Amino acid sequence: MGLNLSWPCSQLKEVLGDCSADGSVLVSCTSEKLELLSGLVAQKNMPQENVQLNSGLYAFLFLYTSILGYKPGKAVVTSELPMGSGLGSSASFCVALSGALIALSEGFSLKTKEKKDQFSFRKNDLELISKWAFEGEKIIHGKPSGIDNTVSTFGNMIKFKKELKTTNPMMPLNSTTPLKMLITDTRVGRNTKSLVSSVSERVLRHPDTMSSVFNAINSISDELALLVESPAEYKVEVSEKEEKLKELMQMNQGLLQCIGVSHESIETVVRTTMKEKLVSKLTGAGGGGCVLTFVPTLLSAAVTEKVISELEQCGFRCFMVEVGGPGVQVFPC
Ligand SMILES: Nc1ncnc2c1ncn2[C@@H]1O[C@H](COP(=O)(O)OP(=O)(O)OP(=O)(O)O)[C@@H](O)[C@H]1O
Ligand SMILES: C[C@@](O)(CCO)CC(=O)[O-]
Ligand SMILES: [Mg+2]
Repeated sequence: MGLNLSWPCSQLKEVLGDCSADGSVLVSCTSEKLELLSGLVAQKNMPQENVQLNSGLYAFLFLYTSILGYKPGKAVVTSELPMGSGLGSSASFCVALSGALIALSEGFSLKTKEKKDQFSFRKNDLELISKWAFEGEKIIHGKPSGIDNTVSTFGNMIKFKKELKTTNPMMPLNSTTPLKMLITDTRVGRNTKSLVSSVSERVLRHPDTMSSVFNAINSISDELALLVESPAEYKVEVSEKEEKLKELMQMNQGLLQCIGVSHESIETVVRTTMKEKLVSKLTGAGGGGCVLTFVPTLLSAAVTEKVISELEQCGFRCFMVEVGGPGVQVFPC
C-alpha cells in the first residue's frame, strides 16, 4: 500500500498501558482501547485517500500488542488480493498477521514437516489463529459472521453456519470435482461494514420478508454443500452437477439482489456473462467489488476469451481461479 509507519515500543506502552500479552489468551478490543489505537494512527497524519486503511491499522496494532506485547518487531505486508472487493482481504490480512504473531510468540513451537523449511500449525493453533483473526475482523468490519477468517485459516471449502453455537459452526466439505470460477473485479469500491448494516436496516423494515429470503439462501447453501460432495464420475454426471450448480448460483444472485447488496456494475457482469449462458453471482458483501462466474468444465477457450474481453472492455479486471486451496501457512524467512 506504499505506507511505512512505525511506533516506538515505549510510546505504545505509555499509551496502551501495561499488558500481559499472551497469544494463547484471547481478548477482544474494547471501545476504550479502540479509541487509544485510533489516537496512535491519527498522529501519523495519513493522506485522506488512505483513510479506509485506518481500520486495518487498528487491527494490526491490536493484534500485535495483544499477542507480542511491546516486543520490538517489523511487519511487512504484501498482498495480491484487491482490497475491499469481496474476496475476504480483511480476513486474510488478520489471519496472516495472527498466524505470524502466534508463530513468534513465546512458548510456541511449530510442527516441522518433512520438507525442509516448511512448518505447519497444529489444529488447536489454527483454531486460535482464526479466533484472533475474528477479533481483528470485528475491528475492521463491526459484526463479522466469522466465515471469512475461518476459510482463510483452514482453506479448502467450508460449510459455515453462524447460528450453530452449540456445535462447531464450520464443517469442512470434501469437494469431489474441481470448481473453476472467473473472478471479475468491477473496481467499484465498497465497504463491508456499511453494506452489512444496510442489510440489517432492511431487516428492520421488512422482518418477515427478509426472514423468508434468508431461509431460501440457507436452503441454497445446504443444497450446494450436498452437491459439491456428491461424486460425479462420467461426463454426463459432471454436466448435470454443473447445471444444478449454475441454477443455485443464479437463484442466489437473485436473492442477494433482493436484500439490496447488488450494484449496477455487478448486474453488468451478470448480463455480459449471461450472453454466453454463463451464470454469475456477487461475492463477499456485494455493492460492487468482485463477481464470480462459474466456468463449466467443457467451456471452450474461445468463449472464455470472448467473455473476458467483453468484461475488460467495461473497465473490469478478470482472474481465473480454482475454488479451494491451502489455509494459513508459515514459511520462515
Ligand atoms: N492487505 C491488507 N493490509 C492492510 N489492511 C487491509 C488489508 N486487506 C484489508 N485491509 C483492511 O480491511 C479493509 C477492507 O475490508 P472489507 O471487509 O471492507 O473488504 P474485503 O475483506 O476485501 O471484502 P469482504 O469482507 O466483502 O470479503 C481495508 O479498508 C483495510 O482497512
Ligand atoms: C458479507 C459477509 O458475509 C462476508 C464478507 O466477506 C459478512 C460476514 O459474513 O461477516
Ligand atoms: Mg472483509
